[in-house]
Amino acid sequence: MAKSRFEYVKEFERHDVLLPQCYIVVRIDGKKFHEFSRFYEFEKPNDIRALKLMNAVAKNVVVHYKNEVIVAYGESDEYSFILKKDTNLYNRRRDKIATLFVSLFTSQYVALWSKFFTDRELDFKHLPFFDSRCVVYPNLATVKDYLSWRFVDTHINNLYNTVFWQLVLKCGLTTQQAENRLCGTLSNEKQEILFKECGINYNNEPEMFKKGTVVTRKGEIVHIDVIKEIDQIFKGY
Ligand SMILES: Nc1nc2c(ncn2[C@@H]2O[C@H](COP(=O)(O)OP(=O)(O)OP(=O)(O)O)[C@@H](O)[C@H]2O)c(=O)[nH]1
Ligand SMILES: [Mg+2]
Repeated sequence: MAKSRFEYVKEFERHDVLLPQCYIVVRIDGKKFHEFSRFYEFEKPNDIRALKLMNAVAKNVVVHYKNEVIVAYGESDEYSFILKKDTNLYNRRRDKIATLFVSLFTSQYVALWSKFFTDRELDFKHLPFFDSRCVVYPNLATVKDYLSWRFVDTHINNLYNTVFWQLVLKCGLTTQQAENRLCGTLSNEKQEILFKECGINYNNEPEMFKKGTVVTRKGEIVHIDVIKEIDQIFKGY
């Protein structure tokens, strides 16, 4: 095909290629899910339908990229997909990887919505959308620490949110009072408040809430202690 005189503008395009031989993490995160969850009246602090929807979507993404993905991990409105260090997916182009993962995730989220939210249709003025980034990690130790970081974050957030919302919804505290009550408390103190003041043993909370969700490269959805299993998760990589 003949080139037009405008063709030169293509020279302005730049393609960031992710470093070779590094693990690639694609992390997607729901945009303004604070508002989104309020609009669709998600249960606080954990909505099982919303979490299961995220997991089903992530599973489909993992299955689609099964030759590239080692494992995926998710909590709340985010999911991380960890890719093999020697993947040549889209010639390791950052923009291709980040945008294709997030657009597949978003379209799956919309497509599967009605399976999980059976009595609430998506409103076209309140559609879900996600951001996405690629981060490269130079060795296995760092990528294991990445996954451990997200796991610990799940625990910290979930413990706080569980006690906070129990104090508000069950004990009748205002959100400000609950915030003050928890200010400066350590993890075991929060568990004690939850037990003594709300009658709830944190250990009995659902595993999905406490541990987040791992999607294996075979597409299995499990809720495991990521820190204990970290070597097993990356065995062979
Ligand atoms: N009630 C409820 N809210 C949830 C649930 N999962 C996620 N959320 C909401 O989603 C938010 C996710 O946190 P962020 O990603 O930091 O907040 P965000 O509003 O999405 O902000 P940006 O990501 O910066 O756009 C939480 O703070 C909650 O408000 C859920 O299961 N139940
Ligand atoms: Mg978000």
